[in-house]
Amino acid sequence: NSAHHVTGTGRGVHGDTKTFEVSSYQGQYVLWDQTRGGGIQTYTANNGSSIPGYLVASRTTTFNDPAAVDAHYYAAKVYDYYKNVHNRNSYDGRGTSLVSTVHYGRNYMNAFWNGRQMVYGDGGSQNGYTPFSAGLDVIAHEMTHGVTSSSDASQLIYRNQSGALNEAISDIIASDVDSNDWLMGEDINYVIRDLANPTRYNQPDHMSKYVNTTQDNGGVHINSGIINKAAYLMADGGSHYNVTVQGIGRAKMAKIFHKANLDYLYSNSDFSAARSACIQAATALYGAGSQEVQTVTNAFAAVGIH
Ligand SMILES: Cc1cc(C(=O)NCC(F)(F)F)no1
Ligand SMILES: [Zn+2]
Repeated sequence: NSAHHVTGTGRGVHGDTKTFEVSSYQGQYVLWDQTRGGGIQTYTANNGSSIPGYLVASRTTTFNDPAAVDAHYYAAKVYDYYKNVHNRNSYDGRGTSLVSTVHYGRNYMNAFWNGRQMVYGDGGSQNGYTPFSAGLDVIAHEMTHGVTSSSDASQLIYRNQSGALNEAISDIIASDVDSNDWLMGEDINYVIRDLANPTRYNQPDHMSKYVNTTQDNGGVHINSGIINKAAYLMADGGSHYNVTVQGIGRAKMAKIFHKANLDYLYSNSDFSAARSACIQAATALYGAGSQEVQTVTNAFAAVGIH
């Protein structure tokens, strides 16, 4: 009812004024958007580590916590992306409420999906103390972990090749949501990956450079570069290791990866299974023998996956 559709406002981390949906609650206003699915709720951990923490509240409809403003605003944007582009209601497709917690820990230089919700640190000296919720690509990356983990088709065990695939899918969908570059982290002063040029941030861009390591769950944030490069080539095209790919655009590339994630990948899928899944998804979406199927095949070949 009308008491629920209250418009809140506040400045984000970069000083930009944003408006978003809030609710009146116990004589205050809270960051609870009741207009999207089962709701979007934004909490603060007050720099502790217990989550979700406290629902962010204000005595007026103006909110003075920039990290919370961005987390709440970008969660709505990513909700709308999944609903409008992929016809998916929240991360699980069943409208389960989207929960975020900001100000997690002290000088915490990361963000994560804990299996139920998104969590953001405030950043640290390496990124000018920029809270991680200031990046649309970060929110999209984390929510997509929720999509992957809730998909009965994939889950994608978080280690080795299935884990790198899990990571790549989060970066790939994030690049479609935050679609004016191929970088991860540019809005939090902390560019950590480049899907167009993975080697710029010490990631491999071909199977011949796959990194076998025990670090980072078998290099899930390292070897994701190989799949990220394939996705970039599918979208924008190009020649890579003497293989030429005809681009089909970012939107179609994202449709293929999302459908592969939901319908054709399984918990222990490796990179070769990702190639098959994307070919099957492209075939279902665009037809056998389509340019899209050819592009998918060539993009994986270009990064050494056959
Ligand atoms: C190394 C390493 C990279 C990440 C990472 O990707 N975090 C998610 C992001 F959205 F903040 F980027 N975590 O550890
Ligand atoms: Zn991740």
